[in-house]
Amino acid sequence: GLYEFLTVKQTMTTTLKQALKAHFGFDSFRSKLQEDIVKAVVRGDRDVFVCMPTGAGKSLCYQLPAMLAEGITLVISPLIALIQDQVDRLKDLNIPACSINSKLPAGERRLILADLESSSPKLKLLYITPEMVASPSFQPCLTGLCSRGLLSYLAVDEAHCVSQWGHDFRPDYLKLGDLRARLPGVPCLALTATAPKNVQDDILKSLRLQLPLSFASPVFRSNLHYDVIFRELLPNPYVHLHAFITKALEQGNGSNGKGCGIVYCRTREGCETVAYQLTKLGVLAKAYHAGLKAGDRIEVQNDWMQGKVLVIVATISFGMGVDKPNVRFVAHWNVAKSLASYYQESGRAGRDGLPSSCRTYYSAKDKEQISFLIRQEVTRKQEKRGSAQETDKMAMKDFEAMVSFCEQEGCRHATISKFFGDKTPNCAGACDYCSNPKVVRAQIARAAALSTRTQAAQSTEPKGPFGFRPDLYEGGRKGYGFERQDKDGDTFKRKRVGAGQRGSSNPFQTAKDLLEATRDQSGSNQWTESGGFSNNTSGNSTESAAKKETNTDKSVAVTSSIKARANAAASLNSPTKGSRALTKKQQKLAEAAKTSRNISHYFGKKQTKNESQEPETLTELDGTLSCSTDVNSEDITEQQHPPVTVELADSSPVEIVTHDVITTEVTDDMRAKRDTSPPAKRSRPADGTSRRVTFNPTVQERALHAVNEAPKPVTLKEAADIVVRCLDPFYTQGKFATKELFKSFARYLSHLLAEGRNRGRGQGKKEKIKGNVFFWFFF
Ligand SMILES: Nc1ncnc2c1ncn2[C@@H]1O[C@H](COP(=O)(O)OP(=O)(O)OP(=O)(O)O)[C@@H](O)[C@H]1O
Repeated sequence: GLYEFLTVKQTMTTTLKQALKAHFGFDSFRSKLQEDIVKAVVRGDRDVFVCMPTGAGKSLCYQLPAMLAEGITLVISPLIALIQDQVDRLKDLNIPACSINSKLPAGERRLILADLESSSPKLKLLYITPEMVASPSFQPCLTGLCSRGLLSYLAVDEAHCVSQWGHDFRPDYLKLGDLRARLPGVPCLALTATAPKNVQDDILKSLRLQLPLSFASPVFRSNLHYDVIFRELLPNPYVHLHAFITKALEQGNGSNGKGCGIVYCRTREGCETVAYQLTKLGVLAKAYHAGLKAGDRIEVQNDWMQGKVLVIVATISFGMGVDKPNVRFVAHWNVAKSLASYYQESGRAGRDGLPSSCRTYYSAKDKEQISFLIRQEVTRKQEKRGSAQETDKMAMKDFEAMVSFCEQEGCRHATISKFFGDKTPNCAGACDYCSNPKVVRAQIARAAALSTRTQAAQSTEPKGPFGFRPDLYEGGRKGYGFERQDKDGDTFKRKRVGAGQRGSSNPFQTAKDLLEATRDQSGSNQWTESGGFSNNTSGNSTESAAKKETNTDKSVAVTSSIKARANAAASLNSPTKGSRALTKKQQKLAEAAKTSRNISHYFGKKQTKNESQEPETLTELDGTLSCSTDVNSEDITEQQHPPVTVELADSSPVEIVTHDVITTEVTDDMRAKRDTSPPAKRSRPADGTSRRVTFNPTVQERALHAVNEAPKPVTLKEAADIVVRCLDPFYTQGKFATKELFKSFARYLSHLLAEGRNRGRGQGKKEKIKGNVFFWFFF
């Protein structure tokens, strides 16, 4: 019996190795684990769960068994782009694989279906999205295959998408549990690279795996060197990035030809700027993002794949399914939205097992923005479903894990391993902390010092060690026009959602929060001559607000009027308050609020009538570019750009100067950042009817300089925050809702700044004159 058993085992091993060579050209399995998994799948008596690091060779675990089985292996994968890569690779190997998806021409679809309906189909692997597999049109085919016993395996790739605890949850993955239950005799295989323990449990449960055999190997990849650089401490971040790239590319010389790399940025503008800067510094880099035409995107990707361009500067829409062995570095110019995504994105480096570098350029500003977006997204989800869920906290927790990865003094590999529930690995100098802890410590200390200085200059409110004020955008507003997934058969459409759009009940939470003190106000609101909001119909609260303004010092008056304005914003958008008494103008304002967007859209980014106002899209979902999570939306801009031009509806030329750099300290870095962007494309309407408002950071810096010497300055950072909180609803699509509104806004802003100017009186004639010129622009 033992002899027979050993013989069968030996025969199986030999058969597998022969098949491995014959079909895939590999002499051996990549690891013992890979071999064991393949054997378990081939046996077919149990379902199999695989959790292996990025690049470990998971695909082969179902592809090889698929080749040895009689029927067809159905592979569920989340993205058409990912599917396309896999199918192309298999076709290159002469393996009969294909995909049915919404993009498929009708003729090809018919041919595939005909093959699937034949008595002995030629096809071995059929790739399909979760949406398509659930679609009614696919059911007859599925039932047919099943009843004829032609389904050999069901493989679920990127299985973490099934878990709401995971970083890439896809609701349609949840339906796969039903699918699995409908195919009781078909062995199921679930694969992922990024699943901490709770996500693993969720996968097994949600996919209803039957007595699954679990194969999980540690996430640690010893060939990847991780480090974190605080971008705000760098005199010239682009020069720093360039030096990193040059060194990282040298690392790969001689192996697998020339190495290459990826720089991830959160925004389109970020991609363009970084690519431009790197090219200027001597490394040919190309931007890749959803703002490019499809053809250009393909060209950039091909150039990079073929080694014609060594550096691709991309949003995270790039990379899924890209299996390039010699990626020598992955740099994150903006911090990733979660540690799990970071592991996956950075894991695109060193797939050939050779030393490679993974670096994050960390910044307090990014941290603040992403945190804000996560909260906003959570609020949106909660409002949509009408209740909070335990999993809502996950996104923030995952991001916090990413933040502590960056901010902590400790081994980076250990942090990743801990996050995924693994034991502490033997890093052996494969991260900045383990190779030189002093440098990491010193960097943290410098960041803390910079943050303290900035805090002292900006605000009296307590902040985190890196200048993050978690309360600032707490609760978040929605309505910034982010894109959402929108299922339509098996495709996802770009869809805008905005404040006050149908189904949106409470668009301006933050403004409301601000107004707790004056919550009892009701009725319509409008701007008063003194620059504040007043309430027309219920005078009491307005009166008391006005009294407050006159009875207290000016800074209190400013706060009070901010609150009043915020209240107005809230009540304008409240479905219950004030809606009956809306004047025409207010209706217009409320309408404007419905599509209002992030302040940075008009303060940090040029907008013209000709330019698409669609926010960046991030992930290719079933072939249609869409955004899987708002957090990475390119809606928030880099703010590294020259003065921004927005269009107003009026014709007289007006120039407004304001600050686009949120700091009171003019650092070397800031100086270096000027003139860093690629030449801005400007477009003007041909009829010349619009006027321009230019936000000029240089003038602002000078104006602020005088202000900041005062004991309690009103900085433009504060002014910007106020605008974020209160005025956003009244500004949409590059325009103020009404001319009056613009004037009031200008008056109010000048009032705020005059506050600071008065305090800075006696600073010197020159500064004062500049200040006066600045204020003159407003009127
Ligand atoms: N036995 C093997 N010998 C040599 N190379 C292999 C072997 N098995 C797989 N590979 C190669 O390893 C690379 C990574 O494989 P694969 O794309 O399946 O990784 P993965 O684990 O799915 O990674 P990710 O989670 O990042 O998608 C591929 O180029 C693949 O051809």
